[in-house]
Amino acid sequence: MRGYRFDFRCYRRRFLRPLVTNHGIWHTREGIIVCLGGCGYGEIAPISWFGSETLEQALDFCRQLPPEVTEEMIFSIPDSLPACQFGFQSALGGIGNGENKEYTQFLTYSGLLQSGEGALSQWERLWKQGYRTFKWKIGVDAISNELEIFELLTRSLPPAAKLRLDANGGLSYEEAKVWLGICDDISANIEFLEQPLPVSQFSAMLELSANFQTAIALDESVATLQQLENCFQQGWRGIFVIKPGIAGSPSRLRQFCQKHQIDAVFSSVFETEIGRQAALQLAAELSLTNRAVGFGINHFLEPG
Ligand SMILES: O=C(O)CCC(=O)C1=CC=C[C@@H](O)[C@@H]1C(=O)O
Ligand SMILES: [Mg+2]
Repeated sequence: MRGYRFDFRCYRRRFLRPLVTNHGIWHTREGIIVCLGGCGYGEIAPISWFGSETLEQALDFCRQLPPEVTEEMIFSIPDSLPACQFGFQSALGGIGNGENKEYTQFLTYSGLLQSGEGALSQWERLWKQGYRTFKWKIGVDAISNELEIFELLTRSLPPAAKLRLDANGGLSYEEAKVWLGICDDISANIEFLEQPLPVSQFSAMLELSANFQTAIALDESVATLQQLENCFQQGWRGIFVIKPGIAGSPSRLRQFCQKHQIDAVFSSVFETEIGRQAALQLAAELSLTNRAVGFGINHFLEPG
């Protein structure tokens, strides 16, 4: 079995503006760049609060590897290390496939708006840059405040704009019904409400998806391949947000998406260009709809 010389290095990139979500405030993105055979690059960018391994666990895994790794070792990385599975398989895929698949030209991108009222002054700059889909974080402030801002935002967005709401599991069942009811009633194009409830409330989200017009997208609930398969088996046929960087093995992700023809929205883990290219390649290959991918150029991260 052929072995590849293996090197790795850590990186840290500060968010220009800390990312505020229901999970908390995220100041710095840390990750690992792996290199195989001196030419195949991949990225390990965990999000442990989404269910992937921690950065420390990924580093421990890298440190215990020998100087040469084989394909057999890469394809036997355990499911408890999904970001490592993605990083090493991407690096393997990067060896020898010199062709730069022209795939991203067919993708459209969603621009991430900061939570709170900052979104009101931010969306127009992104619109001028060509974004037509925007994602706004909710479940951060009191619902009354966020509904007020939502009213102003949906009245100022052009009719051609699509708006996604992402609660990161931060709403109560009652609040989720309020948001979905308002989204159903307004004329603005609300593409979906992402992860309204915590991962533990799958049945309630399944019920909400049957009772409202506005689509619901699962994100944290389907963060890893195991969770993705589990929610599909339990009957989810709504939208699946897929973060390739933490989902796990790209080859198994490809098999799942091709087998089940799911409605997928591909999303960033705020990775560097190395992880981004590998993730966008999967997005272009596996997207069945023309939903914008959540890989808008990061206004959050220092150039990396
Ligand atoms: O999906 C997007 O539009 C951009 C990426 C994004 O929103 C996220 C990336 C990583 C962690 C989360 O804070 C957040 C999300 O919940 O989707
Ligand atoms: Mg999300």
